[in-house]
Amino acid sequence: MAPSSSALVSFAIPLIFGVFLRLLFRLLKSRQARKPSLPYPPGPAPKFLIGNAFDVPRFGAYKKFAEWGKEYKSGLIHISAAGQHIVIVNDRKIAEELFEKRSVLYNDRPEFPVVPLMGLDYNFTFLKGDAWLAHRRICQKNFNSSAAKQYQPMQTTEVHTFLRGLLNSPSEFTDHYKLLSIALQLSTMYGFTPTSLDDEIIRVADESSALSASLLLPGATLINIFPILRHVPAWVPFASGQRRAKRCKELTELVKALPLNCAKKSVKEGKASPSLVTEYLEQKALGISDLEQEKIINNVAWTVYNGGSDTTRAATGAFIHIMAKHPEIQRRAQAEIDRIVGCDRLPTFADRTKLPYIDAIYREMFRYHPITPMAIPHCLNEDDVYEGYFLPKGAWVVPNIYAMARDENVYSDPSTFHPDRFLDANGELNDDSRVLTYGFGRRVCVGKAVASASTWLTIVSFLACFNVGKAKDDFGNEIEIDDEYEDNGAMIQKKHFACSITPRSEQARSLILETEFL
Ligand code: HEM
Repeated sequence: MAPSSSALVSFAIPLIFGVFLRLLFRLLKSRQARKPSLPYPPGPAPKFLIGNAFDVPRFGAYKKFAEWGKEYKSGLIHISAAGQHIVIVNDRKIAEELFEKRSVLYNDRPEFPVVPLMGLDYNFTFLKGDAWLAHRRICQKNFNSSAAKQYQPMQTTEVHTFLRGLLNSPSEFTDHYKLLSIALQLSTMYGFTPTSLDDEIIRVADESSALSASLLLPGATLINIFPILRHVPAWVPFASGQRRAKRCKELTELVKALPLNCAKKSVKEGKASPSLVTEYLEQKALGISDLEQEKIINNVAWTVYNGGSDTTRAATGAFIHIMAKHPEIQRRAQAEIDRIVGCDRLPTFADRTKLPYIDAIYREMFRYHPITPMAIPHCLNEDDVYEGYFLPKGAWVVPNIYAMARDENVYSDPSTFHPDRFLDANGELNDDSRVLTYGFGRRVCVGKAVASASTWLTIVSFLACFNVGKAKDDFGNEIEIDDEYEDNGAMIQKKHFACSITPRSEQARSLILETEFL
């Protein structure tokens, strides 16, 4: 039954009044309840009631934050939005001091009131306290640098499938690397390998993650600013956030069940490939399990699928784009691979330590193009003071990785792609091994060893087998390579672009084809 208009009016008036009161309350609370004797870090002056909400661009905010860093000559910037304090860290040393040396204060996450409505409570990126710790422990056990080696056979298989895809239909390279990034997570977490992007799991997950991104962007829904709005039912005409959240919840539940059911079926039939979930299910069949652990394993597996696939996809897209624009760097990398690996086999993980230039490309790629330019915001759980500036409890603290990676005091000529900056005078890797784009402190990417291995293998295998460069139009003219990236507020993805991907040699072609029978 459709709600009547008088019912809507009687519902809307108290609601608007409630929102107004809440805004006023937050403002008064932030102004009066805490009158710090020390100043906040510098930043643009906040406007009455709304603060700096309209000073921050919806996309590319990290560039604006870096500009403010220069304008106010400070590694720390303070802004506010409707009473919410936000501290931006533009400087790597300050980030290491706050997120790492004072990690106990900085390991929380901000609360997004829309998250439970979206059914994303399972995503442990948003968890806090003991629940977060329990999930993080399972991850550390399974994804630390030595445990990450267990995934190498699956990573090798998926990267080889990617090479074959490129060989068969190089112009569809964006689809191939999307499938690679999803297959890497599904195979390592569930022992399940999708063979095409039409797979139901991928279709549902795509719809669900597009909806999630649209609800989690700053300013995307008022529910995040005024939690009282979460009580508004989805049928209210202006409650589009509630409707999107409800749809997201339905999709989330479906998409969580799909790969889990595949894993259960494969275990039951005795055909399971090793993975986090199938190994757990096998233990469960032997009676070695408990319900709490089962819940955590399922949450971790799905969080990894969500978090790991988009990031891996963004990394591969950025790599192909950067290589297409730097043929001289490709040639030098290929010379290193030919010298160390030779031309009669494909590279393996065992070659990594002997190929410093490839690792320099890996490090420089994430410096030049940090795909998660602001990581995920942390939240301060106690008042703190840094060099005379007051940082209030509850503030969102955002590491601006882009600003750190482009800091000319640390990296000379930072807007040039220059892998040599990570090599010493002997051509060996220097000690600047920190990949900033994995974030900081106790919330640092817990899958970074797994991500590093799959990204490295993708880079080295691609360079061993293919050249990438400008494509030609129908008249034989070269098409310029565009620099258009899509920014969803949390991550930057390369948009599809025209380029030519060709096998380096007949031998490379044969090596790729042989992988089907390995
Ligand atoms: C190139 C690929 C990847 C990048 C750039 C990346 C980056 C990040 C970043 C920036 C964070 C937040 C760090 C912070 O809050 O300071 C994060 C968190 C996380 N990452 Fe990754 N990630 C990648 C791949 C992966 C993979 C493959 C996995 C799993 C195997 C994974 C699992 C996670 C999890 C579970 C968290 C949440 C940690 C927590 O909140 O405690 N990531 N990642």
